[in-house]
Amino acid sequence: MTIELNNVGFTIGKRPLFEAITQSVPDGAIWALQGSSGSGKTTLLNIMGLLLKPTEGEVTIDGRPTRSWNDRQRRHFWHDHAAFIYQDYGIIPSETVAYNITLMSRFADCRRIRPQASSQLHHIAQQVGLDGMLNERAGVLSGGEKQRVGIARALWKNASYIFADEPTASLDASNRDLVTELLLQRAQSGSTVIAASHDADFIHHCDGIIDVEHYTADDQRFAELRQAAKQADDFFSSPYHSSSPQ
Ligand SMILES: Nc1ncnc2c1ncn2[C@@H]1O[C@H](COP(=O)(O)OP(=O)(O)OP(=O)(O)O)[C@@H](O)[C@H]1O
Repeated sequence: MTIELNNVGFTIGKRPLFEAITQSVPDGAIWALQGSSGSGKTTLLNIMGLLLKPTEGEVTIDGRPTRSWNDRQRRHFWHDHAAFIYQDYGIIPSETVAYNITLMSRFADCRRIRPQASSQLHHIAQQVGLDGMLNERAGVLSGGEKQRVGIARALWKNASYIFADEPTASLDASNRDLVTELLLQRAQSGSTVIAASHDADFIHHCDGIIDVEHYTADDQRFAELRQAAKQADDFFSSPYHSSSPQ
């Protein structure tokens, strides 16, 4: 399933955040939304996941324009086709890890999971290194463990689209590699993965990038970014930096 952005822009009050983004993310691809903090990655991710309507332009899902979709159509998309990985993990602290992982599933009662689903749950928990923690209360986990609960929940759902906000942000190097690999595998098996990220290693593995700063609509912001880029250039071309160590 392809997701397309046609001239998408977003304005907050009178402040344009970004404008005129036209991109197509093909089936089974993994794409990164990159840009500095505050550039609009999460906003664009939410627009692509139909959680937020763009103020300009159109998001097309599998050839179908979504601007005029009603709540029922959007709910159908979220329920049947999408999984979300949230920057703040989106867990219920008072519930177990198992409950949190299976929360968004089709099972009406997540506390009584069918046997085949139970083995799938153990498999996914094992993949993210949480197998021994399924009965722990999610609220007591570390930040990185909570993040892996969020990843496991998205994997459990087996969705056509995975929308991930900074999926590797709270992880150490080995877990970053693990989560990157799991998301790559999901893309290889046909899911379209879109992730807002600052993680250069993760971005390096992606099939495509939308650099949100490239579409920033604010002149003041352009000036700040140009100034930062010039300072970085000056630093790296300075005689001290380019001279060999004595
Ligand atoms: N509903 C809103 N009302 C007002 N301002 C908003 C709203 N949503 C986003 N913003 C502002 O838009 C800007 C972009 O926010 P966003 O969270 O998309 O950035 P980001 O690139 O994901 O940042 P980070 O990397 O720090 O998570 C921020 O300045 C934020 O305060």
